[in-house]
Amino acid sequence: MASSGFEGYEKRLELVFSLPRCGGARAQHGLRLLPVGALREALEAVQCTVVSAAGNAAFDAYVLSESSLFVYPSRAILKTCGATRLLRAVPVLLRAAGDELGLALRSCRYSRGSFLFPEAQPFPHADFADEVRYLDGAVPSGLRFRRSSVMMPPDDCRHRWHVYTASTSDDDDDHDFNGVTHFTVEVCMTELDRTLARRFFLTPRDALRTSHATGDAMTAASGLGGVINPRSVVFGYAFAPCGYSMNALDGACYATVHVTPEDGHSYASYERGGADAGALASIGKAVAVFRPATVSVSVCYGTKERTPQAIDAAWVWSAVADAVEPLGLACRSRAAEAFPGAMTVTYQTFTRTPARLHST
Ligand SMILES: C[S@+](CC[C@H](N)C(=O)[O-])C[C@H]1O[C@@H](n2cnc3c(N)ncnc32)[C@H](O)[C@@H]1O
Repeated sequence: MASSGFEGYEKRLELVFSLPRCGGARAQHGLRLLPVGALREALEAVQCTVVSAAGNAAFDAYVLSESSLFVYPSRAILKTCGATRLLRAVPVLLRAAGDELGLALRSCRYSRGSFLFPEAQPFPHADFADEVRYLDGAVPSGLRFRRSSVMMPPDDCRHRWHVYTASTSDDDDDHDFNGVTHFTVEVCMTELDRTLARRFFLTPRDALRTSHATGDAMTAASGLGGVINPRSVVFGYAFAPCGYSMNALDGACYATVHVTPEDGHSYASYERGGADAGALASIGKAVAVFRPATVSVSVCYGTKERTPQAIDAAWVWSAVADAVEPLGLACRSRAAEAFPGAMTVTYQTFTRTPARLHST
């Protein structure tokens, strides 16, 4: 942990592999057949550990000591916070997927916000240019469609969104979500309401419960249970003396929430993946749980549909603003960019409006 405080802002990596077309177990289960030892080796390189594991018919979900890992047949999503070395997992996972399963990488996406404590980040994470160089060297040369970008609000260097993508093609070819347009929503919140953040500290009576039971109690008491789809299966975990992580599984969709409640560097994140456009409305419910002073929202979606009804960035911006602004937050900036793999990334920042500032 940094002497200055815990870095809540996560680094997020998504690797997508081509599945064999010939059928069989490898085509059906793909990365889910990776030996436990291979995942352990990848997490050791990152410097985090598994604290709980679950799975359903579509994917496996792990709560980590620093955030979460999701493994679909063709897709691995690894999200880690603190001073973890996330990108060190890339060569380990590529080697294991190739050697153990014969799977080749089809696309890579890396994203993160601006760290609260950049000086505490290990190489290559202290500098986005180093991260891009590291990724360029780690992904196979066949991923020749590459792009990196820092999406930045004007006059605000604290809330930048860093995105790197590399892909074998410019098309979106999706196995895990049946080719349907799906959204990945990432919400980063800072300066949480102090009273609400206190719900994520252990109390004396938690000494009698497991970290999982306390995590589940925090899910219920905080209102987070109402943010996710009620049919989801939810796994909460409470850290000592404070901190919370949760994964929720709902068919092929996941939701994940992580909370760093310490005053002075409080942070919470809400992410929903594999979801339809309805996921955008849930952003407001997540923000209401924490009442943060600043919120940034990134939405990544495929642009496969070329119909007149196809989703465009203006529609996403508006849906996100409709979810967040009624909570007393005003949109300060917005951006959208297209990336290889036929996806669009939108990014918006919001800050608490002065009226709200005085009322809390
Ligand atoms: C892992 S959790 C969630 C991190 C997440 N990225 C977030 O949104 O804040 C981090 C919180 O748990 C606390 N914590 C306590 N023990 C920890 C441990 N062994 N590893 C990581 N975090 C721990 C940290 O101080 C922090 O409040």
